Amino acid sequence: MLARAIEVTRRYGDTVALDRVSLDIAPGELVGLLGPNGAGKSTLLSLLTGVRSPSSGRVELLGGDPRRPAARHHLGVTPQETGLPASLRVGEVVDFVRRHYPEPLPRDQVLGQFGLTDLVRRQTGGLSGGEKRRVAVALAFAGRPRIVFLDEPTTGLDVEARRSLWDGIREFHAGGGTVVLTSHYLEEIEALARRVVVIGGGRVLADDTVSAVRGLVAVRRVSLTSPVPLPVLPGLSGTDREGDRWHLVTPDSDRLVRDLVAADVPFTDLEVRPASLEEAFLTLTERSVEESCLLSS
Ligand SMILES: Nc1ncnc2c1ncn2[C@@H]1O[C@H](COP(=O)(O)OP(=O)(O)OP(=O)(O)O)[C@@H](O)[C@H]1O
Repeated sequence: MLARAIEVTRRYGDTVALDRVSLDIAPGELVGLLGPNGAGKSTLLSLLTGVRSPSSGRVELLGGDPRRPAARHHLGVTPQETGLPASLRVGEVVDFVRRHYPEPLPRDQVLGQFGLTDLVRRQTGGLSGGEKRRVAVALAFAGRPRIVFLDEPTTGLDVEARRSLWDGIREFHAGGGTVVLTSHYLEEIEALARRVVVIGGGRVLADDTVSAVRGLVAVRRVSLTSPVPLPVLPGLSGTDREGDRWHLVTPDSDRLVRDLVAADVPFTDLEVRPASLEEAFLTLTERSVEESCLLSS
């Protein structure tokens, strides 16, 4: 394994950011970490890259402590927020990072792979936000790493810039490189990765192929107004109520509506729409809490 988290817990004061998380990353994998705000994704990356230490459990990078220089020579990272020295030119920043590594990529290759060749002489202080982000991501690849961790690499980028970054990441992966990236968007992970690890509330909620996870989160929200309490309905993965208004989350909205009619439930203002990823995550989180309650009872 190139990277491992073994029963890792990380606390910040009273906050449990990660709760006994285990994860193995094999050589050549491209893995997406998907989860809502505050799920623990950045914390997991900071542990795997040796920026922080776990409160308990163990983390390994290339078979040992991630803080060893021998491991770090093979590591590339783009954190969620980065700063670039404003007065340096893009080419100079790339060279500055390259010089920290024993066998870096040629400067032109780093720039070409991420569509930055035209920016080589520009001072980073004058770049747009999207251009800065592309430079920050490209820098993770400058040292010819074996494994790269990218925290929300394309946030704030327009469609074209996002695609150009995806191409650079794909090229690295096609050459045998290993990538772990975080995202709020299943679409982004789908475009790049086969394996997706869903994190919520500091736990791993699912670790599967993108299509299997799409099935888990492809739920619909059926809303209706009913003056009477609803009967027990099969196949519901979540229920929420505001006065007479009911919001039901289900993978099969057609069946739910048929069941409501068959049960003769009086309702008005029926509305069916795809659930947002946040709602789907909530459903997954609630399900995992219910399951752990069931297991512990
Ligand atoms: N330095 C810190 N001090 C205190 N609490 C922290 C710190 N860093 C993270 N947390 C908390 O730990 C939890 C997990 O945060 P983390 O940044 O790992 O989540 P995330 O999944 O990366 O979220 P996002 O998608 O918003 O970046 C959150 O409740 C957050 O407030």
